[in-house]
Amino acid sequence: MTQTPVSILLVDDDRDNRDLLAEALSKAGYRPTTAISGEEACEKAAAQDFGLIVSDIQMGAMSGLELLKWFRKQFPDTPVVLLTAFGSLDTAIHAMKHGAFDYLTKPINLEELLVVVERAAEHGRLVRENKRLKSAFDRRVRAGSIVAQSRAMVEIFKLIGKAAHTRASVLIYGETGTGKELIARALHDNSGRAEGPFVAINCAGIPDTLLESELFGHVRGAFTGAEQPRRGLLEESSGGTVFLDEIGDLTPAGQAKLLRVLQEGEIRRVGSNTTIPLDLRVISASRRSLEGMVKEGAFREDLLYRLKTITIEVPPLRERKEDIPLLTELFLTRYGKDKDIRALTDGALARLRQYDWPGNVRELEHVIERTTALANSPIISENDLPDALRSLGAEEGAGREDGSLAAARRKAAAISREQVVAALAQTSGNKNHTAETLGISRWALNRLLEKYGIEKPD
Ligand SMILES: Nc1ncnc2c1ncn2[C@@H]1O[C@H](COP(=O)(O)OP(=O)(O)OP(=O)(O)O)[C@@H](O)[C@H]1O
Repeated sequence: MTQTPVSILLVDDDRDNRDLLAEALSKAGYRPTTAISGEEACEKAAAQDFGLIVSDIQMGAMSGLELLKWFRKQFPDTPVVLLTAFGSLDTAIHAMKHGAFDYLTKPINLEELLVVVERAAEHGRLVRENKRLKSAFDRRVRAGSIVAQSRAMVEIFKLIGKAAHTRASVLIYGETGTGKELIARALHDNSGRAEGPFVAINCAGIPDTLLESELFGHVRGAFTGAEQPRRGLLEESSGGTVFLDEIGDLTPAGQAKLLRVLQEGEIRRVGSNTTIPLDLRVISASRRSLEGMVKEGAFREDLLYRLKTITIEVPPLRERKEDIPLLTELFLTRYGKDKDIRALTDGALARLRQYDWPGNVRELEHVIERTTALANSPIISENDLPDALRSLGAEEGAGREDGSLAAARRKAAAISREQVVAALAQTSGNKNHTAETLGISRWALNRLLEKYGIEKPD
């Protein structure tokens, strides 16, 4: 049994029956809410979450079966138990076929009802628990993949470690593709809310007309086209973290609405009078300086102060080129695995370091993905790189500059026997060409030949 009592939505148009069942459920430790029709049930379910639904089949305009179908579509994880006065086999088959958890015939035997309700509540809990575990697992798989070794990034990692456990709002500045969302996720994954949801909202992508319903949700019929009720993104992220990307692109109306939510800690779905308390951790990101926008009158100062208890500035990749080898290694493992591509020549790495990376880490990732997809040999050389990088015209020996002894040794160590044999075959045993193909010095090639016991060609 969970700590908080399971809330049950009880739907029946017969008042006596409703009261009787509500009392029995209450006594058994559940928290029943009643509705007198299918329509009312939909409205209540749209405003609040229920652990399970117990509904009569024979009701006014909307029958229990229709209600069942609606729930399967809107809230597939919520079990529905149906009650029917007519124990007809047809109805029973129909109910089960459409995903009812169980059905009971009237007059209801209260003991039997409680047994079914307990099983249904447990089933609902398990379904939700499974989903939660699965998303926690997906998160862990993703979480390990943020890498960097530059001083600036290591400082950011330390800050993440310190700030993650607090509820302080964090504002992340950085150009596109620098890893702002990854940092937001790292903050979430290392916080006490890691088991809760992480919801990313791109503020630039929401037109003003849709903003309210996207963020706050709506009840059925709140506006033309709102045929079904919907939870808003802020409600979805309650108990977890909301990541507001491109916050600087929020319109003045959007800024005012968001500020109110942050001040009051609650929302109301569009068209509803019920307030829903939120438990949020807010992380936002922007390419532009919000302080600058405040000066220009384009961003609310009061909102900015709510958002930036802690500020993180992620430098562009061109200002932390020390991160390129490590990032490249990560992306090679990610995309080169199937083709057994594990290394780049010094020359290729030099080109990666020379380039300015206007699209930052995202662009580097795409370059490695594309290059590994098209490469024909196990080692990526300059010629495999896209034109923009190949034509940079590295100075003679530029490869040496980053090919510090340790890096060169690491690279040579990553080359397998098969790769050496393949390169030798490809160059008909020419040692200079073999070393070039493998992206290592002749000296390093000799060490590899010794290591693998391959007979040295002349
Ligand atoms: N330090 C890093 N380690 C590993 N991968 C990274 C790192 N930084 C960025 N990436 C990868 O680069 C890509 C872009 O990162 P992300 O989406 O976090 O950037 P962003 O700054 O939020 O971009 P935008 O401003 O365009 O939304 C992602 O695929 C991400 O996994």
